[in-house]
Amino acid sequence: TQSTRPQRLLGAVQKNATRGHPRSVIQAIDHFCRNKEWAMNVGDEKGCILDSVVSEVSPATVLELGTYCGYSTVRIASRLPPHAKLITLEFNPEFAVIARQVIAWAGVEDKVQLVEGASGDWIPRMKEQFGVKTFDLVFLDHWKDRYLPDTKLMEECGLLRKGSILLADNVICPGTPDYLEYVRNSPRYESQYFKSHLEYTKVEDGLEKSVFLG
Ligand SMILES: Cn1cnc(CNC(=O)c2cc(-c3ccc(F)cc3)cc(O)c2O)c1
Ligand SMILES: [Mg+2]
Repeated sequence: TQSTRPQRLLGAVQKNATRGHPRSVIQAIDHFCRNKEWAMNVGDEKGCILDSVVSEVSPATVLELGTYCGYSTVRIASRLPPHAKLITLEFNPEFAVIARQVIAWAGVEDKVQLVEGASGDWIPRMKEQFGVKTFDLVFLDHWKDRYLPDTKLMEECGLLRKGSILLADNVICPGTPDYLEYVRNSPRYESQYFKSHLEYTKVEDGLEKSVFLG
């Protein structure tokens, strides 16, 4: 039977990366996506911007919306301070199966809780289910039409505190126009655009960093 692209990406990690070395896992995925098959990881260029935001925020609690194969999960988890926790939500069970193995290969599974299901269902249950009070950092990288409703839901559920950072991928390509309009015009956010490129291409894309002002 035919393998899927996520399965082939995992194969490249297991073949070319060293267990327990997150950087080698990231390099193996980037090499695979640049030279073999494009895949929708945040990638190395936008990944460096993600790294700098994670290092600057040094978050104790992180929420990632959209795990896919776990590339950004590994990037973030490998830069978290000790005892910090990353909860990552993935709707697609096939992606989740691959991501768990990529996360384990990188050796960051102790910092990561991968939850399968819809963000709209899980966000209201974060506090009771995972003992989370608020998130210091949220990385939005799931369905682009869910960025805005899920952001409003996080506000309503009290999951954001003064100073919480939202970092959103793909605000240009594929684009999240309603989300951008909201965070750039709402008095409750201070937003900044980091111009970059769509992973592994020359197409413009970027990350939007928005600070929740409370
Ligand atoms: C099915 N699915 C499960 N999760 C998701 C959420 N992610 C995306 O949709 C996504 C899409 C693209 C992209 C795709 C085609 C294209 F031509 C240009 C860009 C890039 C990304 O970085 C993304 O995060 C989709
Ligand atoms: Mg993306």
